[in-house]
Amino acid sequence: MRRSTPSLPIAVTMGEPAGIGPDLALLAWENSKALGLPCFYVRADAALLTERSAKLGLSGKIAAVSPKDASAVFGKALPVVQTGPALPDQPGFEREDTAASVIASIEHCVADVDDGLAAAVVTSPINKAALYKAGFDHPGHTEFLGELAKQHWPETTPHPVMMIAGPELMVVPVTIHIPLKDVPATLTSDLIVETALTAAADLKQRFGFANPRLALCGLNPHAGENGTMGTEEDAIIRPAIDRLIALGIAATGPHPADTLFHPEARQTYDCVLGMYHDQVLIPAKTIGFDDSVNITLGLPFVRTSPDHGTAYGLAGTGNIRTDSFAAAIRMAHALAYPEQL
Ligand SMILES: NC(=O)C1=CN([C@@H]2O[C@H](COP(=O)(O)OP(=O)(O)OC[C@H]3O[C@@H](n4cnc5c(N)ncnc54)[C@H](O)[C@@H]3O)[C@@H](O)[C@H]2O)C=CC1
Ligand SMILES: NCC(=O)COP(=O)(O)O
Repeated sequence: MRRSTPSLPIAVTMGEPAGIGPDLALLAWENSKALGLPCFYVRADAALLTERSAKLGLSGKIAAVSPKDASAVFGKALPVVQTGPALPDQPGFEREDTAASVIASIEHCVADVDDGLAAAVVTSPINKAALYKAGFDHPGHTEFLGELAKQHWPETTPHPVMMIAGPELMVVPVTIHIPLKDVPATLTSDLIVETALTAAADLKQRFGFANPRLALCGLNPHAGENGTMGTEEDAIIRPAIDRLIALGIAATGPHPADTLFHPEARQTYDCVLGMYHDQVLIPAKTIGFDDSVNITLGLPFVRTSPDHGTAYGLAGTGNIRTDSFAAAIRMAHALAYPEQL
């Protein structure tokens, strides 16, 4: 008889403590059975979570544990692995002095995966501007996790790529958190090819697409209108697509982005590569804000996150949706344990 090894828990990061991260963890644990969630633990401050739980009127227990004890307590209490000092619970109030704990939580969760204590990392939303002010020199989790991956798995060559995946649409931005004015100078054929190859490889290996169809957006209106509205399509994007096709990738484009997201167009591809953040995150969040998941492709470990941010105004109110966070936890487990599907 084949014995199945018990699953490791999912490590959830603290995220911005004044945002809805604590609420998400508490509410998701409270409803874990209905949401179909596997075991997870949060690396955060247990006292803050206890205070937030009271604000939300929840009666569930919180247990301070080590990662290896999380599975044993998950049925009775939300497992919290104390990370960083005690923090006052001030929902909605941005603070810079919590940045070190926010960063430490991400670092420790990745280390937990490397140490065989956790199956995957789910990140709670961070306030990027607050972390930058405190000296964080990565645009976001995506790039930071790429750096951590190099440290923990030096034999690998991580190329972190952001994908927002929902039931109806999957998108990848080629450039991510940079000012719009810097996009044309940042876009290169090499960057597009590298991003598309990473996306195609993970869509095959992790998501089961035999030969994923990638639709690449143009940068300019009407994909440049034959060079009359911009030249990046002919100079940069089309040569990248030609290289991808020569490598056997089912790549098409450059497509005018404005007509790429209506229902009929969505049947013609598996994933859209956009040239800048909002080009593809606006359609992805408009179509699937509640159930889309942010996944970092190109890493030697699994990382997912909800598709939304800190939602400061809703922290401590209980008036939030946990769908995307729950989907992130379920997807992290499914990607870490594909054989259990
Ligand atoms: N993965 C991450 O760490 C992400 C972090 N952020 C950060 O979040 C901060 C706020 O960014 P915003 O652009 O305002 O985006 P946001 O996603 O926090 O909020 C946008 C709107 O959606 C609502 N909302 C967000 N999550 C919700 C939920 N679970 N249930 C109900 N309503 C929800 C908010 O109340 C707001 O009206 C920024 O500092 C940004 O850097 C933003 C996106 C992802
Ligand atoms: N707009 C998406 C976002 O901000 C998430 O970025 P990351 O922190 O996952 O790199």
